[in-house]
Amino acid sequence: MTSLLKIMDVEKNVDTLHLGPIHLTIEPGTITTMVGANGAGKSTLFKLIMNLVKRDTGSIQLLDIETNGSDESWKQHITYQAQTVIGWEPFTGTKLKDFISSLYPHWNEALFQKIVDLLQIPLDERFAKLSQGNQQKLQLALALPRNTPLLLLDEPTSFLDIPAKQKLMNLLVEWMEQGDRAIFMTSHQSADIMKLSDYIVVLRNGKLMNKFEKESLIHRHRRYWISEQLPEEGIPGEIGRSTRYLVSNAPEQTESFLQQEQITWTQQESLDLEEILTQLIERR
Ligand SMILES: Nc1ncnc2c1ncn2[C@@H]1O[C@H](COP(=O)(O)OP(=O)(O)OP(=O)(O)O)[C@@H](O)[C@H]1O
Repeated sequence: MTSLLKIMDVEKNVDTLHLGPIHLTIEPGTITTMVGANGAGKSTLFKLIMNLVKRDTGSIQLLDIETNGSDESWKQHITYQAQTVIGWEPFTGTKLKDFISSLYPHWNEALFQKIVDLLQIPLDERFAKLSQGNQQKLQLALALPRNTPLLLLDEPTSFLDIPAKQKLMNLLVEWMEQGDRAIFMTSHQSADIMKLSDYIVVLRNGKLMNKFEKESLIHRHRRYWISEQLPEEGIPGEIGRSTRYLVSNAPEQTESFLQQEQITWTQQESLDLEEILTQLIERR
């Protein structure tokens, strides 16, 4: 399968942060969420993809076209929703829609109207006058109908109310069903990540960790409740413990060790995604 996006050996120094080297591909039909601590470099990576920030080294290709070359046709194939937009303040939603829709040949007017109705977005107010949540709703209403193969969303739900979040989840799932397309997003909201993501990538101190398949990530993180004393040295798979439990990211190895040492567990359970992400983001 041809990748929509290929990021290869990309590095960038921003102030004290050294981002990279980053290797990542995004395939059609997938939703990938990038998680990481504040300041880890997630928004910077999106700006590098869009060539809004110049990379120091490496290659970024959208549909095999370098995003820093003279051929700018790749811009037709990607929609980027930044955390904050600049320049929209004086315009109403209607004016912004007229302008943006004229730039995208596959603009879906019916989808725009559907999102406006569903999220009750006021179109005749100037952008600057809208609440942060309504600004974010309008950004989404102006993003999805562009119908580009790749959608880059930087924290798309951070200001949305609870019903709007739910409606957006459904809209994104419907959007994905319409063809060979992909979403690459960042989020700090575990519920969104849980509902939407096929893959999770973790950015830690500028380094991109493995690309994890969400279901297998959940499957392989388990907590064992143990009433006996645990040996002091590390147990295979151990990534955390308290006096009453042990947390593992390799359950088969952990269980075989515990059985071998004749240590019994009273109960075991999956970790929820928020605990798993905390482990991944903070692991030293
Ligand atoms: N406009 C800027 N001027 C100077 N430094 C910047 C700027 N934007 C980002 N940086 C630097 O890049 C680092 C990464 O910032 P970035 O916004 O990419 O992080 P992030 O992972 O998206 O964080 P958050 O989760 O808080 O949105 C920051 O810690 C800062 O040092």
